[in-house]
Amino acid sequence: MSLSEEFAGRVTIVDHPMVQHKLSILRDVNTSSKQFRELVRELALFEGYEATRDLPLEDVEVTTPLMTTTCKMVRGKKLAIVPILRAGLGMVEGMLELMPAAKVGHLGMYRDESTHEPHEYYAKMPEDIAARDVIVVDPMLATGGSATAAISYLRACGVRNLKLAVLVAAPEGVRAVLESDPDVQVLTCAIDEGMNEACYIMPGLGDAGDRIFGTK
Ligand SMILES: O=P(O)(O)OC[C@H]1O[C@H](OP(=O)(O)OP(=O)(O)O)[C@H](O)[C@@H]1O
Ligand SMILES: O=c1cc[nH]c(=O)[nH]1
Ligand SMILES: [Mg+2]
Repeated sequence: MSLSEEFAGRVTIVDHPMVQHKLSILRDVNTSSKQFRELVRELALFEGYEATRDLPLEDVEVTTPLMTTTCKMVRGKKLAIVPILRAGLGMVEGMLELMPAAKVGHLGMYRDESTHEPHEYYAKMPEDIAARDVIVVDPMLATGGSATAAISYLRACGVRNLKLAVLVAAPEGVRAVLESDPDVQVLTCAIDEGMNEACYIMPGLGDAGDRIFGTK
């Protein structure tokens, strides 16, 4: 049984042909930091489109040049984007293009190189985070340690409606996140084969933070 079937309704694979095309360029070791950043921004926009598919609509009266009619508009939902630093920062701009009124909370976390455990080093949320629907963004979901810690942090802040949007996931990470929280939904462009001994996603795309910021 696939993860999507096992956790029915809680895993979305965003596999539009344009997404698959862009993801393949993103994976390529020869893709420059500049192009990598552009692709992460574009893929975040596509994922934001899917993540907001269930936003409630309301009827509004609109006068066209010909007549007045009833149309639909998004009902003032309060949203927040929460990137897991550093790599998650690369997805913020694309999400904000789609949701310009969303607020942004920052959660700083790095994975210890030997234990692979996440360490939190920064947190700054909008004051009204508990009243917002939150989309946590991070390009990579490997062991799931960082995302699970981010989700627990946001639950402790009182957040109810929570989604996690990643670009590439290991099956182990998807399972860890979904088992750690009964309600969170996960969106990913791909679920890869697994992880290597250093807990890097295989085939993956390498270290997303280093590729976005050119630090290696
Ligand atoms: O699922 P996990 O096993 O926790 O791994 C995924 C995490 O690792 C990466 O961050 P990293 O620690 O490299 O920090 P960075 O963004 O500063 O590069 C990635 O951006 C995720 O946050
Ligand atoms: O493959 C991986 C795993 C964790 N973090 C990354 O940036 N890439
Ligand atoms: Mg990194």
